[in-house]
Amino acid sequence: MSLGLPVVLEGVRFAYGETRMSFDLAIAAAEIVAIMGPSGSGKSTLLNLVAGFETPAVGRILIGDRDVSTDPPSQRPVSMIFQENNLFAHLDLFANVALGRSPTLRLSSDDRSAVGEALARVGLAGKEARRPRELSGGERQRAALARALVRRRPVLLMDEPFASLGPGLRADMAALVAELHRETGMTILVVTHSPGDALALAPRMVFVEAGRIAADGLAADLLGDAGPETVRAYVGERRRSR
Ligand SMILES: Nc1ncnc2c1ncn2[C@@H]1O[C@H](COP(=O)(O)OP(=O)(O)OP(=O)(O)O)[C@@H](O)[C@H]1O
Repeated sequence: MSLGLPVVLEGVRFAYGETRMSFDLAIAAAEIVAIMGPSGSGKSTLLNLVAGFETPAVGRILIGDRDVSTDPPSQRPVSMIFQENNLFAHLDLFANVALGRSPTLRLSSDDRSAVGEALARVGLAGKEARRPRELSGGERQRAALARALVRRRPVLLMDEPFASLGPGLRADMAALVAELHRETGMTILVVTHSPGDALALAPRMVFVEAGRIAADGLAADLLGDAGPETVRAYVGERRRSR
């Protein structure tokens, strides 16, 4: 099954005041790409432009063959998962996932079975009645994944989805995302600060620096000893700061 659509940023320019960004990027249908780069370099802005939370001043964003540059987020074929706060505190797990299916929670029996299947797929069967506060951080991120699965949108954007998890859980989540990618064929962009996550998730890595794409290639190459100086400096800095 291949759900994914290509994502293209063509001559996109965007600024927050004096902070200028400029992105040219082509991602193939059903590709998974890790996005890395220093804090404040523009990684979240890149995802927000694709999701429609920000609009380019210049340039175009295409998803499939459609120019979505000025479409509101709800009209784009995209789901987004954030570092945290993906769930509504007052709703139980089942309802939180079901929102991906129906914003009014009027659910058909097909909707209910899709929610049940997605919960089982991410390892949360049996926890349907729990509120988010009764789930662990890793379980909450699995719930956010389940909601993205039932939405069946062709493009999944993940903004540091593992950042609040410990090392064991991060590895489990990265493996789950890689498996779901293989199963669904969604096009997935994942922002991460961890070279380990990037290598586990995606053959391809895009390195964002000072509002532009400074390197784009195989994660193993870019993160290796012969990788670009800018990536090596960033990875070295991260190691020293921990
Ligand atoms: N809503 C905003 N208003 C003004 N400036 C912003 C806004 N959001 C981000 N910025 C600025 O734009 C730049 C890029 O921010 P962005 O959040 O995209 O970086 P990032 O690479 O995702 O950083 P981090 O790794 O710290 O999350 C930064 O200089 C940031 O201060």
